[in-house]
Amino acid sequence: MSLEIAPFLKQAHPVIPVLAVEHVEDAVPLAEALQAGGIEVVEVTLRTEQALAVIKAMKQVKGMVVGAGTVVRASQFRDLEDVKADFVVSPGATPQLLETGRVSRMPFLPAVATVSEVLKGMEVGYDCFKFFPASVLGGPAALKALRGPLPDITFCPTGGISLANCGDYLSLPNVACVGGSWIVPGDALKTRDWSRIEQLAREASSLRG
Ligand SMILES: O=C[C@H](O)COP(=O)(O)O
Ligand SMILES: CC(=O)C(=O)O
Repeated sequence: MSLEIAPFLKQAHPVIPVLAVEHVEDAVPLAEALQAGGIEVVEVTLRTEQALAVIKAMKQVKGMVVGAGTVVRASQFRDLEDVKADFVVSPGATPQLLETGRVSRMPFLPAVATVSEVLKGMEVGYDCFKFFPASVLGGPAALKALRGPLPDITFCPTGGISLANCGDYLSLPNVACVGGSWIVPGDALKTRDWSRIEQLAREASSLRG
């Protein structure tokens, strides 16, 4: 159960906004703007003080699937269970995170940057990984190369992805979804420009394959 991440990530749209939300009062209008633009899965990074409260608030918006990102310690899983996060994402994969994710009720997406890291995750039972930071690691060409030795593994590339290059990733058979911050730019969130965020979400939605 805890390893079945792909159905959650694909539930509404293969483009997942990666969010850093400072103010809990922005959670609901932000989720509603994304939903109006056609996106119903988000990754709320634990990079802000309010992140847990933001997850809890966004989960009140009917239809939203709300995951947590930037999970770097196994102990953070407990807080995420309390706020009923729908899934958990890490920018890396330590043995402790892999094991905690394996037994958690929340689907877990660990991140890899090398073949050896994929193999270590496979040993624990994982077959879906974040590929981070994707553009620095070689982008779509690197993912194409990984498919040779690892044909049954799927990836969620994140890092350096934009509307312009998103399609290059999503067209690959071993890419389940992509993550990115471009859909919710920091300045749009700061000025509460919900219509711009809705428009950016709509553009990303149009990429549905
Ligand atoms: O740490 C970065 C996030 O994972 C998203 O990356 P991005 O800002 O390049 O889209
Ligand atoms: C890199 C990323 O998406 C994370 O911080 O979880």
